[in-house]
Amino acid sequence: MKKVEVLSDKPALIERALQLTIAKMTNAIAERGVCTIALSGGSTPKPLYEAIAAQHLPWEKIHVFWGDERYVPPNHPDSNQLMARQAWLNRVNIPGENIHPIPTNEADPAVAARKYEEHLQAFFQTSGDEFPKFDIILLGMGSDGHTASLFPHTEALKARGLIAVGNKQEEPRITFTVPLINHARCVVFVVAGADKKAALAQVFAPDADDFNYPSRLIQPQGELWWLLDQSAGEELQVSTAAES
Ligand SMILES: O=C(O)[C@H](O)[C@@H](O)[C@H](O)[C@H](O)COP(=O)(O)O
Repeated sequence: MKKVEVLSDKPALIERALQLTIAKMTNAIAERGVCTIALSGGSTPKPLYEAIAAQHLPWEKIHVFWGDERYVPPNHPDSNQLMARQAWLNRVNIPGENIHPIPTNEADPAVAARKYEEHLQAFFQTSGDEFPKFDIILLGMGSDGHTASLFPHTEALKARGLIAVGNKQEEPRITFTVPLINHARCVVFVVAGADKKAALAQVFAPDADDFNYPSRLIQPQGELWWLLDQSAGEELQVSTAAES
């Protein structure tokens, strides 16, 4: 199930993303007593995380993970963990053990990736080639069509495990893999800005190179939502009727 919504501006986009995220979190808790959510990084979601922090939710039932992380210390200005803690997690009464940051303190990023994979398998009680099912995975999209840290024409796009080492030019990243994202119950892209328009056109094109526009690879078994602001999604308006 894929739904595309174009909102009038960034504040409306964030409000809609908040509404959808809260609904999915509440539903997960009602159905299974717990919600597992993986966060995207970058700049777009910061106001969304600030808005979530203002909600009254059963924080003890919510477990927060990251869909990708820059390979920097947790107090580095580029850290996705730092951004989410400052915008949201430090502002609510969520137990420390409910926050599951990606480790970035190993000399070898591949070791960190393996450790996070083991952490996920232990938390979700999965093993071997089973994939954990996240309730919600929030994603952004870069102007090159990347998502998480799945960059065009990188090895991470072919990874078949849970967690891979991504690369933005020479900069290592730790990222969810395509299959892990695609096993989620609900994936929500939140994309804003005219600089994303060209890549969106390619991602939504009937045929384009998936490895050139990695967001095309995100085809979850569960729900797929694309929430766009006008400046990013206006040219898609014609074809943004909800698709079955
Ligand atoms: O670590 C990251 O940077 C993100 O996870 C990345 O995938 C981000 O979502 C896109 O690059 C969009 O970033 P903006 O929201 O800043 O445009």
